Amino acid sequence: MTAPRILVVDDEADLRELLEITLLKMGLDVDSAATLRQARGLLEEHDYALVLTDMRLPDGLGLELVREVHASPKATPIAVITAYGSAENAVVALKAGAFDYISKPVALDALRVMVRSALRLLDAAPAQPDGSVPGSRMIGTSTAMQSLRAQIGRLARSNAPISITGESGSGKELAAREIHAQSSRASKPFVAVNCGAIPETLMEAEFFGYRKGAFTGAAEERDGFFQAANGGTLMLDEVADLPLAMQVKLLRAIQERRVRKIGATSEEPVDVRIISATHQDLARCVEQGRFRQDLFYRLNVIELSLPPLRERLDDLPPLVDAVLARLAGPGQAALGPGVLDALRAYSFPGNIRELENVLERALAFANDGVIEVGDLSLKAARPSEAGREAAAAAPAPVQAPVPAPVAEPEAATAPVGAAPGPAMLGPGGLPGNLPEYLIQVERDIIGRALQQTQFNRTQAAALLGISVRQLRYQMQKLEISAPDDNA
Ligand SMILES: Nc1ncnc2c1ncn2[C@@H]1O[C@H](COP(=O)(O)OP(=O)(O)OP(=O)(O)O)[C@@H](O)[C@H]1O
Repeated sequence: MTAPRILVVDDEADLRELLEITLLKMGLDVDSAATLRQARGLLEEHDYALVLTDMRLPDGLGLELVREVHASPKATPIAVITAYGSAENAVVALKAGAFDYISKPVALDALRVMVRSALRLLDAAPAQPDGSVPGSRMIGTSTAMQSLRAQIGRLARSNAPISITGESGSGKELAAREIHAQSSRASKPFVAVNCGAIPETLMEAEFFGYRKGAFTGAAEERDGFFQAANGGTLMLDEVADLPLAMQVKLLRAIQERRVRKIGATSEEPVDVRIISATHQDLARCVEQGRFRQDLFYRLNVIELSLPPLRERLDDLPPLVDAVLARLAGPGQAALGPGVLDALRAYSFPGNIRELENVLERALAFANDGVIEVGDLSLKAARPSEAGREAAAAAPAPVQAPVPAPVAEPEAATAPVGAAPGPAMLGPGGLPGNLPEYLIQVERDIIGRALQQTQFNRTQAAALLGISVRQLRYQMQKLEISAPDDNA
C-alpha cells in the first residue's frame, strides 16, 4: 500500500525542509513547491491527502490556492501556515474553505496532530447520493434538509469553528453531533456544554479544570470541558449567555489552542473543534455590548442556519413516524384522520422537540395507540395563520402553554405548570415524599411565572426575585424549557 502523499507549498527553503522531514518521519510521501505555479502543476498530476501552504508566495497568495483546491471536485483538504498573531488571516482562510491553519513558528506536535486529523478524512464514510450518511439520526428529505445535509458533509471535512443558529428545538445540537460524527474527530469525544446553565463562579473550573488544592473543595485534580473534548468537538450551546469575563478567557483558549487549569503554573495544549450555537442574534448581542466582537469573529467563521420545522413541513410525516416508532415501538402507534393536517397547521414554536413532546403526551391519551386530533392538546400560543384555520376546522382541546421538558424524550418528565396534586399528599395532608413534592412545587411556580410573562425569562426571573442565570439553572435542573425565548 502506498503512503498518503502530502504537498508542501512554501518559498522559505528552511521551513519547507523542516516540514518535509517531519512528514517523512510520519511515514508520508511528500512533494514540495516553492510557488503557486509549481503547486498547481503538481496538483494536476497527483492526488494528495493534504496540501499545506504558506499564505504568502512569490507569485501570489496561498489563499488563491485554498479557493482553487476547495472548489475542485477532488475536495483535497488544504491547511494554511499563517504568520504569528495574524488571526485574521486564519479566519479568512477558514472561511475560504481551508481545512485548518497552523501558525508560525510551526509547533511540530500541533502539525502532526493536524496532519493525522486530515488523514482520517481518507477513511470517512462516504455519503449516500441523497447526502444522508449511514447511522445518521437526522430525519427529513425536504429541500431545506437536503441542503443542510450537504452543508454538514462539507463542514465535517474541516476543523473551522462553526456557529449554528436556529430556533429552540430546531436540531442545533443534533446538527453539531452529525458534523462531529462525519468528521475526522468522530472517534474522539463530543462534549456539549450549556453555557447558560453553569453558575458564573464555577465557569473557569468547568471549562479549564483545576489542580488539586487550587481552591477550597478542590480535593482532586479535575479536567475541564476542553480537556474532556481533546481531539474531538466542544459544543458551546447558548453561547450568548457566557459572561463577558469568561468570553475573554475562552477567546484566549481558542486562539492559543492552550488552556491553563486553575492553580496550574503552565498551559497545556488542546486540540478541540469549537461549534457554538444560540437561538439569539449574536451580532445584535455584539451591538448591545453583551458579546465581545473578537470572540464573535472567532466563533462565527462559518455559519450554519437551521430552518424551523414550520418551514419544512414536508418532513413532518417521516418525523412523526420516527418519533412514534421510538416512543411506542415500530408499527405500534398511528395517527387518526385529520391529525397530520392539524400538526401541519400548527406553528411549532418549540420545533422538533415540541413535536416529540406533543406526540408523547398524545400517545398517553390515545386509545389503542391511535392518536386523534383531540389527543394533541396543541398550544394556543401564537398559532400560525394556517393554524388558526385548522383550529376552526378541527377544534382540539387547547391548553394553556406548557413549558416543554429539555431532557431527552426518553427521560421521565413530569408535567410542568400543574400544581402538585393531592395524589402526592399522604395521611394528614403531608407529602409522602418531601423532596419530590418540593421539586413539583418549584416546577409549578417557575412554570406559572414563565406563563405569566409569555416565557420572557428576564421578566419571570424578576417576578421570582432571582437572577436570570439562577432561573436558567433551575430550569435546566428541573428540565423545564420555554417553547420560545424572548429574554
Ligand atoms: N432532523 C431531525 N430529525 C430527527 N430528530 C430531530 C431532528 N432535528 C432535531 N431532532 C430532535 O429534536 C430534539 C431537539 O433537537 P436539539 O436538541 O438538537 O435542538 P436544539 O436546537 O439544540 O435545541 P435548544 O435550542 O433547546 O438547545 C432532539 O430530540 C433531536 O433529536
